Amino acid sequence: MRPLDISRALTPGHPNWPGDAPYSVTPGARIASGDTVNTGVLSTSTHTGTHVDAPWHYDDHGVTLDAVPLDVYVGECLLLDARAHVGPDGVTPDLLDGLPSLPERLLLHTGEPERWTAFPDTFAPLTPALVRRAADLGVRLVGTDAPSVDPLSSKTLDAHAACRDAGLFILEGLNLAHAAPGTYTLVCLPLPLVGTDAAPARAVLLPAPRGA
Ligand SMILES: N[C@@H](CC(=O)c1ccccc1NC=O)C(=O)O
Ligand SMILES: [Zn+2]
Ligand SMILES: [Zn+2]
Repeated sequence: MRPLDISRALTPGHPNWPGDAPYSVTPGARIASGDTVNTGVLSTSTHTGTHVDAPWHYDDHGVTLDAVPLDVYVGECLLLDARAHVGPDGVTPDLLDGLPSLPERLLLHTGEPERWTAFPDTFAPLTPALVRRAADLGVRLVGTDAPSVDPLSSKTLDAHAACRDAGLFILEGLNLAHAAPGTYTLVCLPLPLVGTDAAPARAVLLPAPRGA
């Protein structure tokens, strides 16, 4: 079965966190200019589009991306539609009512569109209570289609801190517009950037193995 791409396509001018470094690929070599090959020169914030946060992004004592094991990002996951569980402070823990346990990876569809024409400053963040409930049920990675697990205006980053305290890793900026709720195998591979706070990632969903 064809993998379902749940990454955001990156094009010049991709909307980034306000004030953050823009994404661009400028021409390097060009065959048309007499070079042997075409190449590009990439420049971007580490938080562009679909990306993972390493703990060091929100905690000076946290590990950088190279120290996060890849198995965090690859394996069984549950995708839930959270749109009916968004309160004034974000996705609320009642989303998980009646679920006795969860796989290690939980993806939340909050309703962001497939493409952002401007940075979505009114996205649905996650409440710290939801983060704690997910961790209690066995989750190690929480993913969202919103650009951050905390509100744009937050200075205290309470949901990031709740993830740190509960040992949860973070995947942000997914494209879940075409993904149906259910159980899948997540394959999410961040760029292998050493010593960084975050990295863009390609994320796909595969059918869950039979019997899962
Ligand atoms: N927490 C957000 C990013 C974030 O907060 C941010 C990203 C780039 C530049 C500034 C940021 N926050 C400033 O308060 C995230 O993890 O994507
Ligand atoms: Zn981020
Ligand atoms: Zn974040």
